[in-house]
Amino acid sequence: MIEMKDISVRYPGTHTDALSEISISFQQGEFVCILGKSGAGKSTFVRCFNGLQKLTHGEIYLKGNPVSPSNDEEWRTIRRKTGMIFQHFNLIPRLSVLQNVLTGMFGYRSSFKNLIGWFTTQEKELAKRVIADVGLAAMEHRRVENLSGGQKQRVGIARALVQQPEILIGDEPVASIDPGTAEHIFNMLQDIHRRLRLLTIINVHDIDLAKRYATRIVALKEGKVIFDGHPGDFTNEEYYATYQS
Ligand SMILES: Nc1ncnc2c1ncn2[C@@H]1O[C@H](COP(=O)(O)OP(=O)(O)OP(=O)(O)O)[C@@H](O)[C@H]1O
Repeated sequence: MIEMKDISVRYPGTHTDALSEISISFQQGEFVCILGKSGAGKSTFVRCFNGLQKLTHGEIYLKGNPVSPSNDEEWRTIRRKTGMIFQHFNLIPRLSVLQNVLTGMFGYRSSFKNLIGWFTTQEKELAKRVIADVGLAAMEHRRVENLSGGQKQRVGIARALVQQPEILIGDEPVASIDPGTAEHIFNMLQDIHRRLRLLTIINVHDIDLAKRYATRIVALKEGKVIFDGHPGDFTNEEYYATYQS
């Protein structure tokens, strides 16, 4: 579904690659957890999927077609089909759950409609449906600033789902959440993944969660892939190779 060929990223003003010559592909229906210690390149990597991160070198193919790095229109279309959830939720605190979820539709609409905040009945119905899917139907009109961390992340997931994505990306979505709630969020992501067969790619620090929920683990170290395989094959040896200096 998505293939990366020899991709590298080097941030301006730095002397080493944040991602170095990675070639890898992902198929629809996979639930992939990306592991690696701090600075390994996990965030940089997942941001390459929707063009939030530009490549210094290499190519990305989507469904067999090359995506031109400079074609902003093409990347906008890809971003519309790529839902993203974030560690710090990236919600608008003073707006309600429903309003925040509706912002997920901005990629599809004219900037004029976005500016006046006008949504069709169908758009609102879809937003309400995904809010119900993440178990927040009773809180639709509550301001997001009054929700717990776990509830905020469920709003983040609903906002991604309202885009009707083909790929769901999580950049450390449970790093700011307590372990019990993190488990709950992963359960929810697994349900969504099974129901919608989305390609799901999640950065996570918790190896136990990765091993229990992922269908595939990719471990990064210093911008390179050092493990790519079944969670059952991510042994203690792989663990030390990934996390020791
Ligand atoms: N905007 C930036 N400018 C310069 N260097 C950057 C920038 N963003 C990231 N880096 C560097 O790129 C490398 C990879 O960073 P990245 O954030 O992708 O790692 P990570 O594995 O997600 O880390 P963490 O788990 O701490 O979030 C690190 O060396 C980091 O310092």
